[in-house]
Amino acid sequence: MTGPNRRDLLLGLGALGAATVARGEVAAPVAAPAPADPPADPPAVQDAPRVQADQAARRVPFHGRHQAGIVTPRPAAGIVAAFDVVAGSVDDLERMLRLLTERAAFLTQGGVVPPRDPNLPPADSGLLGPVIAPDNLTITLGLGASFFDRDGFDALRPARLDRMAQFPNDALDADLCHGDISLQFCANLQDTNIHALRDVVKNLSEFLVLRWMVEGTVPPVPPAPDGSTPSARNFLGFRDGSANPDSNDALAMDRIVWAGEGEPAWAQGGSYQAVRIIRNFVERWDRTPLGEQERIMGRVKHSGAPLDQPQASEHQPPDYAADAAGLATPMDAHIRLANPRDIASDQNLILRRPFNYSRGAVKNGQLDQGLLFICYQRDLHQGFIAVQNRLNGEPLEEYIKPVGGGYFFVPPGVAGDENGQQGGDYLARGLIDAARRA
Ligand SMILES: C=CC1=C(C)c2cc3[nH]c(cc4nc(cc5[nH]c(cc1n2)c(C)c5CCC(=O)O)C(CCC(=O)O)=C4C)c(C)c3C=C
Ligand SMILES: [Fe+2]
Repeated sequence: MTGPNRRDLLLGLGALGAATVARGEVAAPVAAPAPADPPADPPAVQDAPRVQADQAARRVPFHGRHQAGIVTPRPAAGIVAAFDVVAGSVDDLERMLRLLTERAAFLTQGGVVPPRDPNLPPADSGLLGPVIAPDNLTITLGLGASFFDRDGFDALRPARLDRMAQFPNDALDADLCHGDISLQFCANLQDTNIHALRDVVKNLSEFLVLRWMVEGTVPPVPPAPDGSTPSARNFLGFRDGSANPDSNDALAMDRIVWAGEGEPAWAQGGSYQAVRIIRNFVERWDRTPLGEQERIMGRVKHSGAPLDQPQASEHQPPDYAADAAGLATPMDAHIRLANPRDIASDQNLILRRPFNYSRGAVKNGQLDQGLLFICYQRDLHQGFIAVQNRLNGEPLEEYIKPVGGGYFFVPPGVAGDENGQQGGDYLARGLIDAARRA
């Protein structure tokens, strides 16, 4: 391991951060700087709100077998943007994917914005200043079913990828659905995501037309007294994530998240992404009695505990065998329908990675808030579609309305290290190579 490179020094990562990245881990924060002397002047209106420097310097490795942004920890802010691709030929698609890889590698790892002739537009929007801090940014590419409608790609379509169809409770807005590609941006700060989105929109304008985008956040929570981190709350006020599979369990992720058998060779190590924009009728929910809310969800609101063990932690699994009549957890409670925890439903596990969204108000004076639901699975039909089919007709539907989203296939990751792509690898290269051979 050589010493920290120029970028690390500029970002304040130093030797500790650089070594952590080299091990392929999420970068540890640099040692906390010595407490600064109190500012000469007290904070004032014109001062920027302070962020912790170590948070901004954290980076998620871009390269690896799988794309980042799926099993890597979920930071506080996310955006899903869907685009239509105007590139036609395989050569154009390759140029697009190479450029996207280059931009994503730079933006997620951070660095100095190159200077430009002032007579030209600047190289960067400038939103983050002259040095781009990684800020835990991940950019995850997904390919929609329509991407494979182009000549030469149909035979290479992921085996379980379909265009999202309407479920009974959906009121899908065509302007918020589908797309040739999806880009999921996740970072500590939403400004980091917006900066990255602006960079992609500008640098790939020759290839991509924005179709829709939704911004979301997750409220950060302090650690529990035992040092564990509780699940974040959604906009219905419940802890969301308690029963998610453990994303640090590589064997579980191989079984639940990563595509393998039955898929074309280029798709091995990828994952299916289901995105749903689900509006919450929060005014109605806030007028619903607490007990009813808890029976609808199947969990204690303040703690997240399962209803059959209300004093337990949110991570305690409910015991449905001991509650076969649904006296503690109603048979139509959200969590019981989503995962009845029997042998069959063990095939339908998914990894959820949602964000809360707030998009102002709608014309009748109600708040436009909800869940930017995102989940990953190795098989779209066994995963999201099977779970959603079980949820159809659930009591929660009185309070929610899915209005958009889409299904995408996330190709495997890009080989390389912090010095760049290995052998010129780029996102979805396996697919492009296969299309040329076909
Ligand atoms: C089709 C998949 C799912 C959709 C769509 C969905 C929407 C949705 N969920 C909540 C709130 C909660 N969901 C919880 C658990 C949970 N939800 C799903 C699936 C979908 N949810 C699953 C598979 C599970 C886990 C069930 C289990 O294994 O026990 C919970 C409980 C806490 C938790 O485990 O996360 C809450 C709360 C909302 C508000 C919503 C749509 C707006
Ligand atoms: Fe749920």
